[in-house]
Amino acid sequence: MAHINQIDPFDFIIFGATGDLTMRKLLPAFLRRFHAQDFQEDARIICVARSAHSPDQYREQVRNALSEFAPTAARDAETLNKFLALVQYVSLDATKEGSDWSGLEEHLNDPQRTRVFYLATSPALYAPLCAALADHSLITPITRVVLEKPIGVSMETAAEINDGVGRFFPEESIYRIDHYLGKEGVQNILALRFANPALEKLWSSDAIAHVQITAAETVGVGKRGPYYDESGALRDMVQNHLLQVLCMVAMDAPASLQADDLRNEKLKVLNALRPMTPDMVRHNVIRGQYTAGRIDGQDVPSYAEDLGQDRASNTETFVAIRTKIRSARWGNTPFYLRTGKRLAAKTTEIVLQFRPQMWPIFTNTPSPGRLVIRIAPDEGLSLVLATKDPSAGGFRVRNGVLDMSYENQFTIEYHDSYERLLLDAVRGNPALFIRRDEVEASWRWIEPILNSWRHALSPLEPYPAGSWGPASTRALLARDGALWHEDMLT
Ligand SMILES: NC(=O)C1=CN([C@@H]2O[C@H](COP(=O)(O)OP(=O)(O)OC[C@H]3O[C@@H](n4cnc5c(N)ncnc54)[C@H](OP(=O)(O)O)[C@@H]3O)[C@@H](O)[C@H]2O)C=CC1
Ligand SMILES: O=C1O[C@H](COP(=O)(O)O)[C@@H](O)[C@H](O)[C@H]1O
Repeated sequence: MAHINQIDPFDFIIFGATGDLTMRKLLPAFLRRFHAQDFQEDARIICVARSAHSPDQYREQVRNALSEFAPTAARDAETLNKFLALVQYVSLDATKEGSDWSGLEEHLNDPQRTRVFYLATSPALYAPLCAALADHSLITPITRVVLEKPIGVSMETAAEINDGVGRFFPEESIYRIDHYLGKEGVQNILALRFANPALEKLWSSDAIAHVQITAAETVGVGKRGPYYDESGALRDMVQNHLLQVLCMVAMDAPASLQADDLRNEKLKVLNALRPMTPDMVRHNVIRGQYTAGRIDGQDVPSYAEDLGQDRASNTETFVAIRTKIRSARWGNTPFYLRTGKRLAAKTTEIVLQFRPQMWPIFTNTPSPGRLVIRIAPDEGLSLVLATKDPSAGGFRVRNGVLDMSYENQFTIEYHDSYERLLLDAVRGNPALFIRRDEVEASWRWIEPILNSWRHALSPLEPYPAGSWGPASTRALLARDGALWHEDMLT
């Protein structure tokens, strides 16, 4: 019997095949989807990097990575072996003049098949790589290219990359990935808002006092220190993931779920973000860096120690931002964004804090209710509402929680957002990928913050690993009379 989600035969070519992303995310995601029978043995995954490996040596590395990062699917030996048979390896320096491309050309011998190039290399290579693909006549009219983040480190470099890739691919064939858009909980924001008209009626400054968007991690920089130290939390997480989540929360209803209808609405939000002046950066943006501390009962080193260097680094591992959206819907609601490494908990969530009652009639009033959208680790929704305290004596009101976890409600099939996004790229559905103007609008908003920091207008504040960031982070909300979620009483 045909599987409902199955897709046509395809050639998927990964540049950066020996890298962290390919081993930890891309190939495990493909194995899980193969295990779920979303595609067949006629697919080919052609992996390219400079390192000299035979295809069999490479497959052994992949086998080990899959056992670690997709253990359940990898335990099915028959499926694992069939999957590994789809994986080819080509050793090629794709940006060096005179490299021998014949190995890759031999694999790509059918221009009628769906062809997707996935660039999991340094972004500096994206444009030269696309030029090399064109030189070797490997771009067919139905070829797509997937670009990993970050697209540039500034507005200027983003435009350079977009121009460079755009010389060889039309915009509709360029898929800029943001794995947060592949998260179930992020996509559910669309359903929550636009399939629940009653809820959408509350979705504005009239009822919402503030919105918090948090992406907190307990991990440090791990092996990605050299990249991260150049990037920092603002470029690594805010410019892309957090702003995309903010767009999903704040946008107006798109005309349809078609890619450009969604992207047009997201773009309007990005363009409506209140531009940051240096003075506003000073008062509305906190930057921090972790010192040694304890997480889950374990001592963990400082950022400098994680980097393995003696000298101090000026890179932020934490950012918190207070901003506003210049629109009739949201003008009176602050949005707080925060992200950081080595924080107290791994959690990605959105909190919409309701406004208090205008005229309280109860002698005790609990804190105003809120809606919490949990994106990770356990996806779900919580609605905190005031209820009558049923215990005897007087009429008291206290908060109760309506809780819906996806795990109890549904059979979750997608374990990682890359599973969905890789297959969307193969199917040719760009709705969850970022358009050029969105990337550039995000950079336009981020750049004044970076410029301010460059002129040392904001201090880099230390925070102990295992905390919720620098102490001043609380004050950012306190001035609006607000609390971060972890500080709220039920
Ligand atoms: N790792 C992660 O969790 C995430 C990564 N990303 C992005 O994904 C991309 C890849 O990241 P990551 O895997 O961590 O990086 P790595 O440094 O681990 O891997 C880079 C890969 O590129 C290959 N490579 C470098 N130069 C060439 C070349 N000239 N021709 C062919 N292959 C080449 C390297 O292999 P070799 O040396 O053998 O050539 C290696 O396989 C980056 O843009 C990163 O920002 C985005 C989100 C998360
Ligand atoms: O893109 C990135 O995201 C991860 C966090 O992703 P999540 O899905 O675990 O929330 C982050 O660790 C990494 O630094 C960043 O590049």
